[in-house]
Amino acid sequence: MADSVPEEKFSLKEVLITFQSCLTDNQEILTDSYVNGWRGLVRFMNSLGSIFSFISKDAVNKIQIMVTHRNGENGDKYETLQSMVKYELDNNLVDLQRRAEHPESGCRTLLRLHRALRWLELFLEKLRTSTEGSKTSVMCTDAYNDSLAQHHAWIIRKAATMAFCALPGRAAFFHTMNVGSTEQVVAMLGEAMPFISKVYEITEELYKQHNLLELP
Ligand SMILES: CCCCCCCC/C=C\CCCCCCCC(=O)N[C@@H](COP(=O)(O)O)[C@H](O)/C=C/CCCCCCCCCCCCC
Repeated sequence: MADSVPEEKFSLKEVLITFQSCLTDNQEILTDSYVNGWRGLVRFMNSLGSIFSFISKDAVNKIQIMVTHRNGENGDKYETLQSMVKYELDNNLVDLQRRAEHPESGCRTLLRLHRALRWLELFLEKLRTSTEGSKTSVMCTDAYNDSLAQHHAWIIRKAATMAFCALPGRAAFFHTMNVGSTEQVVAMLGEAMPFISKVYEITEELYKQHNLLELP
């Protein structure tokens, strides 16, 4: 019998813990780790079905923009989110009033992912504190309405909330996360959440300081 290589199991724990490795000792956020965190989340979302592919495509597109900046000739300026903001602002590489010359700046692209991170934070907290009868679709919709929805056009909101209805129930969702029992999922979420919240808070503060929270 031929030796078979065991297929690597996808674990959401590893993905969520990636956000831990984003933070440097002086509280800067490493772009590569941040982007890798999103890559893993998109992989997880893809496993939930093709109804999420329009969301996945947008996320992949934004991840790719960040990777292109990082791999470009000024890639070192994109090592952390802080150095990226400084570099792009110092060199007038950000469209501040309307999308014009720099429609794919790192700053505006990151802002979209940053807003989505708030959705993730709210959704994970709802999952963590949920009970057996809680519906993932309701938790996801509530988290969306309290975060990303206010930045989306009506048609996107409609499509997103319709897609959320296709989410598996709580038990099946926890199973897909591949973390273990419900207790282990809850413990893992409790462990990962502070890092996600920290990354969100630091980015929010960075954007607030530079008046970048409404970039077109
Ligand atoms: C333990 C649970 C883990 C949950 C894991 C969830 C995995 C989620 C993975 C990825 C989330 C997708 C992030 C989407 C980024 C959206 C960025 C955005 O706002 N883009 C809009 C604006 O962009 P510009 O036009 O200004 O360039 C764009 O219009 C959006 C288009 C697509 C629709 C976005 C809907 C976002 C819903 C986010 C919830 C995902 C739900 C996944 C279900 C688990």
